[in-house]
This record gives sequence, structure tokens and C-alpha cells, in this order.
Amino acid sequence: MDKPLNVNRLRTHFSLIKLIAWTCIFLGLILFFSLHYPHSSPSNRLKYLEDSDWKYQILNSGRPKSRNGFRVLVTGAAGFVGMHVSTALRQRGDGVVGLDNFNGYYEKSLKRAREDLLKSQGVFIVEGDINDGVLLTKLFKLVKFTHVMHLAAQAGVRYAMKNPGSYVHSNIGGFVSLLEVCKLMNPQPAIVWASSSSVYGLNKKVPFSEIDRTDNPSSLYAATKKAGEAIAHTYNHIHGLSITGLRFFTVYGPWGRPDMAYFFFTRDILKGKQISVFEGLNGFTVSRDFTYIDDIVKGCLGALDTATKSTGSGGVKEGPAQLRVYNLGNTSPVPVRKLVNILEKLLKVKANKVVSPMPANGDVLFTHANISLARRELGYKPTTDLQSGLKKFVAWYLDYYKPSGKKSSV
Ligand SMILES: O=C(O)[C@H]1O[C@H](OP(=O)(O)OP(=O)(O)OC[C@H]2O[C@@H](n3ccc(=O)[nH]c3=O)[C@H](O)[C@@H]2O)[C@H](O)[C@@H](O)[C@@H]1O
Repeated sequence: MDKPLNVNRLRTHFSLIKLIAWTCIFLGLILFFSLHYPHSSPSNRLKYLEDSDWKYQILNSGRPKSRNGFRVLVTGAAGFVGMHVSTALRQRGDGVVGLDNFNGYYEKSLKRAREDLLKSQGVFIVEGDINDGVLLTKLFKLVKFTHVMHLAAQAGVRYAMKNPGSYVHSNIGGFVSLLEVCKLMNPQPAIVWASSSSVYGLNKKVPFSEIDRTDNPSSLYAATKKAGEAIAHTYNHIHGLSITGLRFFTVYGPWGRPDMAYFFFTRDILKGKQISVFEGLNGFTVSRDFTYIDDIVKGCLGALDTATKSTGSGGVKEGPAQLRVYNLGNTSPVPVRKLVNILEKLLKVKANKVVSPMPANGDVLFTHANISLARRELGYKPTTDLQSGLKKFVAWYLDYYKPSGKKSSV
């Protein structure tokens, strides 16, 4: 008679333990997310939007220092290109407000250090996401941006195999969210944004020219950038937004991205770690049209300076608007092997390298930009060869990480 009663008690007991365990896991998760993403909760963000110090910093940062200076919203301002472009704009007297979500794709401390540098130059970065339409609208209410330099994106070709959703979220969803807000403004800003050399995908004809077809991307990253170009066309066509896409070719330099080969090759060579140098089928040499950051910055400023005004207001187009695409490359491709040789000489360390077949993960064999159009229309003229550019990068790297001593945790 006692037995079923005991079984029932035991069941109740175990259910209670289960309930307590699940409650603990649930509360633990809430605690984890609130500690790790303190600004992502809506209540936090709304508090932000009402904060007068926050508004003051935005107004101050967005105010041009020169007569006829632009007021530019730079998305991805804590990123590599974003930091350099923001600096250049500020130095010539434009008002600049940055926007960045400080995601963890690579070391956040580097993004924070870039933020500190911009802060010392009077550029404030708003912490937020381009998918946040409420925040974007608020920023446009505070500052009448004349231009948007849109550099926020999920970058990197190979990472798309691991986290495809992040590319769709940032490069497609985020871009549409930004354009949706821009189209409603009165006046609408002119937009310059980062496309990519990767849109040329598996094309064989070199150098890559803007009139070439771009319909065989080899990575999801490339596909999202190609989608961005199509989306830009739509918003230009329907809403009169002036939009310029810049196809960057493997940008490198000081304050660069740790996920890029030149950067982690440097780190691994210094640590004595093995690096893989990819080659194509039958020993085909893999090469890139590596482009130095200062040249890219000049191209970005050239694009902003030659952008004509958007023609619409409040979402309604009032006439045809400018729609452009330019290659920003160095037009001088270099084999990845040569890149490694240059690094070895600059670092005075022999690389522990293996040559391995290029994995089928989205990389293309070669890139090479035809830059005639950008030269003609933007005054774009790259002047830094890979040797000189890497020299500046290595000097920065050694100073920033101090690999032999104090601060080596890359
Ligand atoms: O031009 C562009 O649009 C793209 O340039 C870079 O992409 P990628 O040129 O692939 O640059 P890295 O990832 O730094 O690779 C450079 C070269 O090193 C090679 N590599 C990479 C990694 C490795 O372990 N070994 C190796 O030989 C790659 O195949 C490639 O040829 C950026 O990472 C992209 O975000 C950007 O959009």
C-alpha cells in the first residue's frame, strides 16, 4: 500500500528539483546576458536616448568646425576604416558622429582603443546597432546629417561559413534599416558605403572593372555585398537617395583588423606559430590587390566630396539622384607569398610557413582593380606600395602590442 505513495512522493520531489534547476538556469542566463550585453536591453537604450550628456556629446561631435563643413554620420566608426575616415573628416573640420555596436567579431579592446583615439580628436561614438531604427531616427533628429559614411558591416570572407546569419543581419538587414531612416529625412543625406572587391567573385578577366558582371560571388559575404548594391539601386530609384558604393580591395594598415591575413601572419610569425600560405590548383599563385588605408581614406573623402544631394524628402523622390560604384584598389596585385616575405624582413623573423591548398571556404584566387573610373571622377590616386604600407603597419603593431614585453595578448 505504501509503495505507490512513495513513488508519488519521489516524483513530486524530482519534479520540484527539476523546476528549481530550470529556474536557476533561466535566471543564470538572464544574468549572463544582462552582464555581457548591458546596452542591448530596450529600457537601457531608452534611458540613453533621454540622457542630456549623451545628447550634448552627439551635438558637439556633429558640429562642423569649418564653414561649409559636412555633418557626417559614420557607421562602424570603431572599425578599421571607420576610425581612419572619421579622423580625416574631423581633421579637415567636418562634424562627425560615429555609430558602432562594438560586437565581438574580433578583440573588443582594439575597438575601444580606436574609440579612445577618436574621442581625443573630438569624435563621439554612439554605441548602438544600425538595425535600431529608433536610435537612428533619434540621431538624425539631433543632427541634420548631410552625409552618411556607412562602413558598419560583418566583414571577412571565411567567417561566413561559421556565422552566415551575422552577414544577413548586418550587411542586408542593417543596410535596409539605415536606408529606411535616410529616405524619410528632410533633407535626405547623401550616402557613401563600403561594398567589396569580393563582388567580382569568380571572374577571370583582370583587372576587374566596374562594368564587369558581378553575378558569381564565391562567398556569402560577397553575396551580401552584391545584394547591398542591388538594394542601393532600389532606394535610389524609388526614394531619390544619392548613393555611392566603394568596392574596397583588401585594405590593410595600422589599426587594422586582426582577422585579416597580414595581421594574424604578423602575430603568428612573432610567436613562432605556423602559418598557412594558400595556393590554388596546380600551384596557382594566390594574390591580392592590397590597398593601404591612407589611400582608401582619400578615396572615401573623394566620394563624399563629389556626392551630389539626394533629391527626395520624407520618402518621396523628387527627381533622379546620383548612383555610383567605384573600385578602390591599388591596381598592383601581390602574391600572398611575397606578403609573407616582406613581413619576415620587417619583423626580422623567419616564418614557420606551410603552403597548403586554398580551402573551399569562399576565398578567391586573385583580385586586381581597374581604378580608372575612381581616378577620373574622385581624383583617387593610390601612392603606397605594399612594402611601404606594411612597414607602417609593423611599426604600429610593435608599438601597440609590444610583443616582447608589456602588452602581448593578441
Ligand atoms: O577585398 C575585399 O573586399 C575583402 O578583403 C579582405 O578579404 P581577403 O582579400 O580575403 O583578405 P584576407 O582574409 O586578409 O586574405 C588575404 C589573402 O591571404 C590568403 N590567406 C588567408 C588566410 C590564411 O591562413 N592563408 C592565406 O594564404 C587569402 O586566401 C587571401 O588571398 C577582407 O577580409 C574582406 O572583409 C574584404 O571585403
